[in-house]
Amino acid sequence: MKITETKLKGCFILEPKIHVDDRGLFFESYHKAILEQAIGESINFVQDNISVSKKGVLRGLHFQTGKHAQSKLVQVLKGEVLDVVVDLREQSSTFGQHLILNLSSENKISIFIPKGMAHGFLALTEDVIFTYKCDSHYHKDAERGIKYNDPDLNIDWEKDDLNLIISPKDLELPLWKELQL
Ligand SMILES: Cc1cn([C@H]2C[C@H](O)[C@@H](COP(=O)(O)OP(=O)(O)O[C@H]3O[C@@H](C)C(=O)[C@@H](O)[C@H]3O)O2)c(=O)[nH]c1=O
Repeated sequence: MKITETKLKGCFILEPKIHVDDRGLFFESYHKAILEQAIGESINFVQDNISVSKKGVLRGLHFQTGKHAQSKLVQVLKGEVLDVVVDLREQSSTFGQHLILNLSSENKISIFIPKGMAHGFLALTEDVIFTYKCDSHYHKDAERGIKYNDPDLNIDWEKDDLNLIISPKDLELPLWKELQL
């Protein structure tokens, strides 16, 4: 597995080694020791989530605050998404910057997203199966978010030929400058 830090401090891309044979293929989708070695800290994932999304579904930008903050390891099992990570850590050298990556069942890339970053994705194909690990449980009261089209973040979702499907909750998320942690 190759693990490389992205332009966002503490956020890593994981590229697994794919073993192909006559039966199909095999790869390690998560390896605790290798991940911990790369990120330089221990991680204790406690919850695995799966979502299924129609083409055009946009989820995000989400994070949890305080003691419920979550590091996440995200990947796509079926289809393709545009994945977006925003660094909201004020002390970070990459504060306010965002990363956009295509994740798909083809490229099999995962992203490690540390605590303090917001995350979202746009489904580019039908019936996307998205899975992610979290190191802190879901806690409704700690849920926060920023509107996907925040003018200060200015994220290019490359959505021009898509009809976006967004939850009422996500449509009501505040702008970054209105955010209350
Ligand atoms: C996230 C989550 C949701 N739920 C419930 C709450 C709600 O009734 C239903 C759907 O929740 P949401 O609309 O928040 O699901 P969704 O919009 O898919 O939320 C997710 O978005 C991506 C981008 C992330 O990064 C995740 O951390 C998470 O915030 O599932 C849980 O039971 N456990 C969980 O961990």
